[in-house]
Amino acid sequence: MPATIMYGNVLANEMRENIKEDVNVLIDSDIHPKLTVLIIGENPASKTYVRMKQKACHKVGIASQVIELNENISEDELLEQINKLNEDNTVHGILVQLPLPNHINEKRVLEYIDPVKDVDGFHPINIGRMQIGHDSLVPCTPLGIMKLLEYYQVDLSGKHAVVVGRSNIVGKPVGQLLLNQDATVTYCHSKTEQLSKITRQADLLIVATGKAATIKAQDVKEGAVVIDVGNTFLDDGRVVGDVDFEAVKDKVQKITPVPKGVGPMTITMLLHNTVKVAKSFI
Ligand SMILES: Nc1nc(=O)c2c([nH]1)NC[C@@H]1CN(c3ccc(C(=O)N[C@@H](CCC(=O)O)C(=O)O)cc3)C=[N+]21
Repeated sequence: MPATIMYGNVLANEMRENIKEDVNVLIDSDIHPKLTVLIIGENPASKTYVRMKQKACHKVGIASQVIELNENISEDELLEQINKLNEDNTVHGILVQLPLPNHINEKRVLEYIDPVKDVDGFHPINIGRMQIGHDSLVPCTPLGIMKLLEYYQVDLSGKHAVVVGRSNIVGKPVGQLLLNQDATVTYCHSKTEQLSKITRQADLLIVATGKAATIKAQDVKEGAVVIDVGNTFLDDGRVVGDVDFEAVKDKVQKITPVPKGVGPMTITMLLHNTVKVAKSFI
């Protein structure tokens, strides 16, 4: 049986239709959902992602504002910008595009965003709520992965999910969400010994290392489900994931492609979170 390719853009388009309807209902009650993105410096990948977010907002009728700040902005000036947005009742979602320049303390910035408007779900309050299974704003990539797994009817209960990568924005929270759905979760990372031995035990393998070709055919179990979170831009303009897709796809049951896999779901969950905040303003 050839593998099912889990196209994120298919589900993303479907969900964006529903989000659009929700936006229209909000607009009828005089609430126009608005996302403000702060981008600091000149990282080309960041600029591409922010443009994609803006376009996605526009398509569903969410107002989007991008504030471009100079690379050399001080941390205090950035916090002052965030403070203004925290207090602005017309702004529902605040997103500070990562990575930040080295002189800025990322933890301090992320904790400064009002947790109610934290559409990235990176504030410790939201992370804590998610961990104990309370309603919260959930980080977009992990939430998008969970929606994809549900849509493609991947069983989680009692299954061995192996997460490769332990970032605060993907690896850690996705493992937490999988645990909340009764998966047995193993975290692997750059210091893990005998990585392949562990990944080969995975019923569900989530790869979020940011390194192309981390996972090859010999690293996966026959019939596994593989989610590739990678998004590396190559010099020739192509985007590739962390998994050697061509080799792995012949061995697995289901796999996400890159592009058109997890990426479009991430952006859709950003729209979803922005609307969720706007609804709470009613
Ligand atoms: N505060 C913050 N929140 C983020 O959510 C955030 C961030 N910072 N910094 C960077 C990462 C990366 N990220 C992606 C979003 C969409 C695609 C995506 O849609 N990619 C396309 C391919 C790229 C293309 O078509 O150019 C795809 O997979 O089909 C990828 C990566 C969000 N991030």
